[in-house]
Amino acid sequence: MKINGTPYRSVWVNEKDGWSIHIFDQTRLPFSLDILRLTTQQEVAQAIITMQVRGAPLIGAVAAYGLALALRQDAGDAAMESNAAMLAATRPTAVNLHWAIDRMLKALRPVAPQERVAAAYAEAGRICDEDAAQNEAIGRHGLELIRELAKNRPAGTPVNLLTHCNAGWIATVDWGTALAPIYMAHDEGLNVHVWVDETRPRNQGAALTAWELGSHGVPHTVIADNAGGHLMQHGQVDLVIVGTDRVTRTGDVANKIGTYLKALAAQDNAVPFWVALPSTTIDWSVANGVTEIPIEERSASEITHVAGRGEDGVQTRVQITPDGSRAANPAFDVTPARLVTGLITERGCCPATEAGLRSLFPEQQG
Ligand SMILES: CSC[C@@H](O)[C@@H](O)C(=O)COP(=O)(O)O
Repeated sequence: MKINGTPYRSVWVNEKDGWSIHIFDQTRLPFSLDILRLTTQQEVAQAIITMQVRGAPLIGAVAAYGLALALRQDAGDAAMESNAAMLAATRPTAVNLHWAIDRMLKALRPVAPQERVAAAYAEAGRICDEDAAQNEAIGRHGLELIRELAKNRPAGTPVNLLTHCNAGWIATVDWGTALAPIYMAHDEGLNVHVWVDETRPRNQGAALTAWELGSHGVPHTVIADNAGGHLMQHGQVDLVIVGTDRVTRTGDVANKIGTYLKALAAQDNAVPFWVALPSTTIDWSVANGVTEIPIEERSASEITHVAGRGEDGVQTRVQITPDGSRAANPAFDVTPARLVTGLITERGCCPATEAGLRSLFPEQQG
């Protein structure tokens, strides 16, 4: 994606700067576009834990580079395995992280230690290229859905889309998942407007999705998380489209907390609810998302405090709850497949069912 006309990916390597890894510090957006230089696997792990880098596909790609950085220190078998385990443990819900680390280990175990660093950078680079290509393909398939809706809109009225959290290019290596079709629709001149859930507690929608859409010129309106049901009741949402952190082989969808409530409201109002994902987000080993997907419990301080920019222009955090009130912070929920209209993958769209997914990915045995 372009920032002020310059194309960027969300992660890149600087060979001339010690093969360091570069990302945008997402905790500084939308107020400041800061590039973060990562030189060790500990720095990568810390960036993932603090959500300076976030979004299921991007976490996987950056963790892959984290393993490459670890191998620069020690390319032996024992160190490789323990650093891989350390990186895989940084966040529990998004399956792309585990997928990427597994893929790296499968590629690197047969390689002699002295050749592992080069092999690791090459494999991580392939993971990035594939993620960008998959998301672009998701964009093309999802675009068809928006084109269909646009055909039936009265002239001059936009197709109204609603999204939750941030599943744009900054959450992936490029393009995004849920936002890729929206970018393509806008780019080909379709009249689209996006309702952006603010996405408490971390406000990925208000901070990141709104920033992405605004930078790309896509008309959008930020709403409180609780507004979506009301808008659907009043015919102001034509399509809900979200990303996901893990999809079971049966089509259950883990995504940012609050997604399930949007799906319930969509069902009640006959609004189509679509989920966009690269195949790296499918967990073929899991059948029941509600009981089997681990849900990350994050710090209570993300609930008791909100981050923002003060009137003095300085980024700050303010407390919004009384001293002593307890807070709980489950970061994801699971939307059962029965509430999902369909899945948009790099190989096309399918129903959120095991048969649907297997029809697109017949090579999967799990
Ligand atoms: C494209 S990832 C799926 C998103 O909708 C969302 O759940 C996400 O970005 C992950 O959450 P985060 O906790 O911000 O890393």
